[in-house]
Amino acid sequence: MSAPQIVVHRDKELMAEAAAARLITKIVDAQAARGSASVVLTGGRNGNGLLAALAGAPARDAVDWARLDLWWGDERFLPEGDPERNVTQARAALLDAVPLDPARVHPMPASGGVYGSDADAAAAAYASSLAGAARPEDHGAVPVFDVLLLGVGPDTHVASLFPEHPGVRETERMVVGVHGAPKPPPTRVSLTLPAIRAAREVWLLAAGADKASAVTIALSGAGEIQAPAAGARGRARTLWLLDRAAASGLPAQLYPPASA
Ligand SMILES: O=C(O)[C@H](O)[C@@H](O)[C@H](O)[C@H](O)COP(=O)(O)O
Repeated sequence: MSAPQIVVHRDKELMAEAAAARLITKIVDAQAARGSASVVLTGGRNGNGLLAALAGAPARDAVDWARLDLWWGDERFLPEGDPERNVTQARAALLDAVPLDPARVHPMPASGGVYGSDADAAAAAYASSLAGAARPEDHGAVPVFDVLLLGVGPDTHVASLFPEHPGVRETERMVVGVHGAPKPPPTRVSLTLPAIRAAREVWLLAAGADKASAVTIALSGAGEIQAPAAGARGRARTLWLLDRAAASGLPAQLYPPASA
């Protein structure tokens, strides 16, 4: 697993713009190298902020949107179309504005659909979708994602893996149902740390002073059960994209000077 790299940006707007530019480049490179790219999206303000910045990026259409596979790291287990669902917010921020191949966009199941109110069944179905998309060269139960995006909660949660909760302790399954989540809504579906760690690159996004302690804890050697963000590592790269406020608790020698 790769040691975390840290990049600090002047503010959250610049962080979103820079992360969007970085993601465009990563997707374009992956498509040039392998003919397609695979990205896992995250919910929350920073995740959606990145998507909105991407929607407005001049280089946006350097991406071949029809050859991009989109998955989700977690989802709020709510009815289809609920404004609180991560996919609903992602569509509004970017997805509805670009010519994706709908067959390559993989939202997590909604409640009230074929799985009713059974988040565990929905999780198992998503795990099957991931397994079905994994190629022999991926050597695992999920495709090797080029970039897996994660927001970071003030309690160091990532996706819907919360400190000391069952989901963060999962070592076998790739996707779990989450019950009693501290962040509403209480019922969710989430990738587990083994699934997250299958990604080539994991990018963690955190902006704002309310994230400073979570960032410091996660980057100071805390265990992944107490600090799930600490366990979010990519096979080739782990990148923390921060603004100055979120980085304010880190020893200055831990990261290069903030970008302009
Ligand atoms: O479903 C969710 O709520 C997100 O996936 C969650 O993991 C989010 O990324 C963090 O809570 C950070 O959210 P903010 O970026 O809004 O602080």
